[in-house]
Amino acid sequence: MAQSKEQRILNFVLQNAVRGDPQSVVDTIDKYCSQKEWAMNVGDEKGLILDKIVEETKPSVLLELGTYCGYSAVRIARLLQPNACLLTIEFNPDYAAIAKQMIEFAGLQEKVKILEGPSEAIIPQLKKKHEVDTLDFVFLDHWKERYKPDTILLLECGLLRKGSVILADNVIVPGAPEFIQYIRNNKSFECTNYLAHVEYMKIKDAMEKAVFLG
Ligand SMILES: O=C(NC/C=C/[C@H]1O[C@@H](n2cnc3c(NCCO)ncnc32)[C@H](O)[C@@H]1O)c1cc(-c2ccc(F)cc2)cc(O)c1O
Ligand SMILES: [Mg+2]
Repeated sequence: MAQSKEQRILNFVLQNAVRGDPQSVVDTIDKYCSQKEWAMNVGDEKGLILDKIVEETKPSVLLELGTYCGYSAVRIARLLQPNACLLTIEFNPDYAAIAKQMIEFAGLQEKVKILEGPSEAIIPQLKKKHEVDTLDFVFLDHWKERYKPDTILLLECGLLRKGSVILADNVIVPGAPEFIQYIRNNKSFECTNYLAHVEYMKIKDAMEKAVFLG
């Protein structure tokens, strides 16, 4: 059976990165995807914005929607305190399997838990089944038309508290217009836009940070 692009990215990491070194995993994926095959990782430029916001938030309980190959899960988890935990939801089993290997190779399996399934089914289970109280940080990077409904679902499930940070990728390309319209007109959120470019490209993109005011 022909290999998938995602399998090729994982193999390149297994053969070229340093086991247990998350930075080398991040750098190796960026090298492969900028030189050989483009892939929808948040990438190095937007990744630095993600790093800065994670570091200033100092989160203990984090949620990511859209694991894909695990690039941003490794990128985020490499910055977390010892007892912090990133839950990342992915509904494509092939991608989840690749991300699991990527995260284990980086040595971050103690800090990252991949939850396999659709976000709309898993989010309502986070409190009871996954012992979450509230989320300190949420990274949105799955289907762009799901950003708004899943944010509303997080609110409905009581998963946000005063100061919870939501960071959304791709609010220019591919774009998430319904989410942007909703979040910027909702007085319970304080929004900030971070201009950048689509990963590994010269096309303009941006990330949006929304802090829940309670
Ligand atoms: O489309 C983009 N991302 C989508 C990510 C999807 C991942 O998330 C998973 N996923 C989706 N919905 C759900 C779900 N729940 C919702 C459905 O039930 N629950 C769980 N997992 C879900 C998928 O299985 C994938 O693993 C993108 C495009 C460009 C781009 C830029 C320029 C171009 F020219 C082309 C493309 C750049 C980017 O940074 C991008 O993130
Ligand atoms: Mg993205």
